[in-house]
Amino acid sequence: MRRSAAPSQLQGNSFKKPKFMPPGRSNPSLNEEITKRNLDIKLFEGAANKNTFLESQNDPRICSLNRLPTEESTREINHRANYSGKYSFEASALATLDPPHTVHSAPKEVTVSKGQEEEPDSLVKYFSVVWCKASKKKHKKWEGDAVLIIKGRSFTLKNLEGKDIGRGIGYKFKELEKIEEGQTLMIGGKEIEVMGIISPDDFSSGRCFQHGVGSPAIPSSSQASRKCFSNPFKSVCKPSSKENSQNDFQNYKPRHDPHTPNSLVMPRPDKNHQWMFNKDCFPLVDVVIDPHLVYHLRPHQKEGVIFLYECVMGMRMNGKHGAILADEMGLGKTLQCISLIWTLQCQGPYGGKPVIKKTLIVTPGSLVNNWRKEFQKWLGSERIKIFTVDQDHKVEEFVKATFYSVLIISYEMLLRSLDQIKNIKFDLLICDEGHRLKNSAIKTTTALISLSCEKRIILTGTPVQNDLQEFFALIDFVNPGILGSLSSYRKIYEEPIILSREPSASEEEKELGERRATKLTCLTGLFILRRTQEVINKYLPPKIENVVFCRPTALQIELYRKLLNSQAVRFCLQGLLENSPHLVCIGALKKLCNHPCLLFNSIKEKECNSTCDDSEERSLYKGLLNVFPADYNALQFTEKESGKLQVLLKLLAVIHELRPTEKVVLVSNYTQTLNILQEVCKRHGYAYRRLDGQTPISQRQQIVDGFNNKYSSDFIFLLSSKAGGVGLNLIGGSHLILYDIDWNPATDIQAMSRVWRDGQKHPVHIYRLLTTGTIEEKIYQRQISKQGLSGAVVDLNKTSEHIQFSVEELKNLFTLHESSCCVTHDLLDCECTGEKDHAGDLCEKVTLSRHCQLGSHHQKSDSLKPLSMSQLKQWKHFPGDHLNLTDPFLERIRENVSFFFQNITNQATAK
Ligand SMILES: Nc1ncnc2c1ncn2[C@@H]1O[C@H](COP(=O)(O)OP(=O)(O)OP(=O)(O)O)[C@@H](O)[C@H]1O
Ligand SMILES: [Mg+2]
Repeated sequence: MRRSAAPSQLQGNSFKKPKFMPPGRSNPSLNEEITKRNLDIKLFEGAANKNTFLESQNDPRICSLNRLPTEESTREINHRANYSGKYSFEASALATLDPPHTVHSAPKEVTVSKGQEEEPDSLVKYFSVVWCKASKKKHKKWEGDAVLIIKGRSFTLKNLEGKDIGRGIGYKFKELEKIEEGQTLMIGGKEIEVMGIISPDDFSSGRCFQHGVGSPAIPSSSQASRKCFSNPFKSVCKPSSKENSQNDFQNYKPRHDPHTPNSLVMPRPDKNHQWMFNKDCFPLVDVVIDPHLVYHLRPHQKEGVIFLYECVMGMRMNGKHGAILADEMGLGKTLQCISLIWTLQCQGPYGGKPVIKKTLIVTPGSLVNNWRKEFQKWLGSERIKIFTVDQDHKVEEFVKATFYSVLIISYEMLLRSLDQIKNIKFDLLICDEGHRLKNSAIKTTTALISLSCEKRIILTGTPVQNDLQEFFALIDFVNPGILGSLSSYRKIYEEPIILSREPSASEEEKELGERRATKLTCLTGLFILRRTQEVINKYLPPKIENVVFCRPTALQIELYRKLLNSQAVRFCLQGLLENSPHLVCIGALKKLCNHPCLLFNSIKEKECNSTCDDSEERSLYKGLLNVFPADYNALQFTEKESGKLQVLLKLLAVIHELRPTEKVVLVSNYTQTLNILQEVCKRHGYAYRRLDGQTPISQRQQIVDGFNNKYSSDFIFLLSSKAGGVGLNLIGGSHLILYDIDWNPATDIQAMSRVWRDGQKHPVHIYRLLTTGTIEEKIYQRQISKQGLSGAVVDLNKTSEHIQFSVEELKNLFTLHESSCCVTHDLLDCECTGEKDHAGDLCEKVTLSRHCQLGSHHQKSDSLKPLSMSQLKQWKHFPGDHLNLTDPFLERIRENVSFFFQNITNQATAK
């Protein structure tokens, strides 16, 4: 918030001095103090150099709660907090130094140097200042806080949003060098008063720009100090007689016994929190998670529940109640939230009073019923009353029947019922798959922002730091204002960080970007939690992943050659890319790889509905029909026409034979391909269920449940990954076949995570089918090469239409490699000849850097991130005709396969 006069004085700026005086006014009687203060500053600088608290405060490596104030400084904080209602972390650190009051001399014009000065350009100093336009008026009105940067003989003035508001060069070095705290001076047409010195560290970390943001709270009390806290304010705030009677300690027992060996007790709020939130002086009561839930919670989930509790209670950052739980897919974010809701709904630290009454859960439509099921799974149907909104159950019902405490609604329905929702007081808001809120301009985000609930949780399985703008939107949603305005965030964090990543960045820019990134991570790290799949690996069965390179059939090869020789492809390669004809060409090649009948259908369709603007497409298909047999009927397609379909059928047959009780999830990105696969199921008598974009939301959970039910006779689950893959649990299946490949690795990863997750009982087999030498291999290579990863890694909405291709890339895409048994292997630079079984060092996998704009050192390894070329090289790999194929499933399909890659996770227990 901007104030008209001396903003820093009012906003808890850590560099402020205690007393404000208007510009130009001096107080000669305090002259002695000037000298004393200067001395003090020197002493303080000396002390800071000697590894004092200040130094550790500024150490970028220390960014955890561990570096929060010591007992002593905590006392200081509490003292301040008692007066101001809030405190600044940095301010408290400096407060102990308590510099004496300042004296202001008349403003002095700093002059521009005329002659050549010989002083070094290395002088760099930073000051916090207030400024106003230069004028002769007696009573000045300061216009704002700013940061003054003196560098050699030049200066820059930046406002607290990081924007330059003044610059000047060629000043007298001696005058700039002398600038010190308390001084008022005229510089570049502005009058400024120097309010404090900013250390280089505070500048480079960006801390000097923060104003009015939440500050980390004091660490929660340890187990050791879990003795009942006798309220220090009891005598100060006298409760009413009614409250007095309530204050009978006997009545304030924890809901569950905190002393049983496996109890999970929430950290107690610190004194500051109590001061803020326990105004009625209730005694402290331990908040204990229901033992029924604790029994099921995995260790990482227990940590997660504590994390969420601390965040929403405002115990991690004063005044901020939001959290982002970004655990990788399948780590049980739902259960962690359910545990939190159930706890807060029944308990609270102050007199045991429940913290929340009503919770709103917003989730993709396909997961509304999954949430209901999870509530039922973990809490039964008696403990908590859940209301799910659908066509037949409207929000009004929830309002009327007061016993419901949780409302689950899809994002789409939320928009439709926003007016009613706004009238309900929700105490906790959970946004599942909340990555969609990364754009603050879209309707869903603005609708959710408009809800007044301050305890907000985003759940997402995808990393949130890949794009700094999206990162801001998510952070600002859960903890509004924590990073300041968007424009200041851009100046202070985004621009320096992005600039530092440019190859042309100077050392100085690199260092600044690095420090700002560290600061940003520290600041936001308090309320973002991400754990990777590894934490539950030990609870999961083995996962056997295979990349299967299927030989194309003669028909496919002939059609492929024709397509590549078409006029449309030639135009693309000449760079004539208007109207994006390359997309049509790519589409045709992909269809052909799935099955020639799909291409046949497209050609026929074009013949029937030809318009004048699709000349490219017609030129692409020219002469193709002649390649098909004269009596070809797409409805009577056979597996003999498609290499992948041959492999698929053999694979289904061998699974059915060797594992009659196990089920298969069969994934494609295309409805037409799913139609073919469905037809195959029918022909072979395989019982199946299907979920794609057309499946009504109300039926989805039923379909999933039916498949997961161990008594169901289903063998196959046909899934359109893009349409409904996100968040689904398909643990009824233990074999997953990716029939085609998407440009975006995230789509495939999403699909694969549906089966290898908590609750899975069988070893999981994953098969990725690719047609050898074709565009499918190229897409795969793009997925695992750097180019494919950049930017698009986690965005399910990104398709080939968003990808720019150079003519060179198109040449590569439009090449058929007929003689190679695996182009991908050829590119790996692998020392094996591809003729023998080659198993690299399987134990030690190379870690791939995630493309996170916050930089590589801020990342933890993500196990569900796309594979890299170098990782693939470590996989076991062998040609289809390899002699010793021990895997019975691969053995059965080898005839149609030119090459395999295989990797086993959790091998110890693999069967
Ligand atoms: N402690 C547990 N014990 C057994 N099963 C669990 C446990 N926690 C979660 N599960 C099960 O694991 C599956 C995955 O959980 P959940 O759907 O919450 O994952 P998620 O983190 O939301 O993943 P996604 O990002 O894919 O949505 C569910 O079937 C859930 O019931
Ligand atoms: Mg989920």
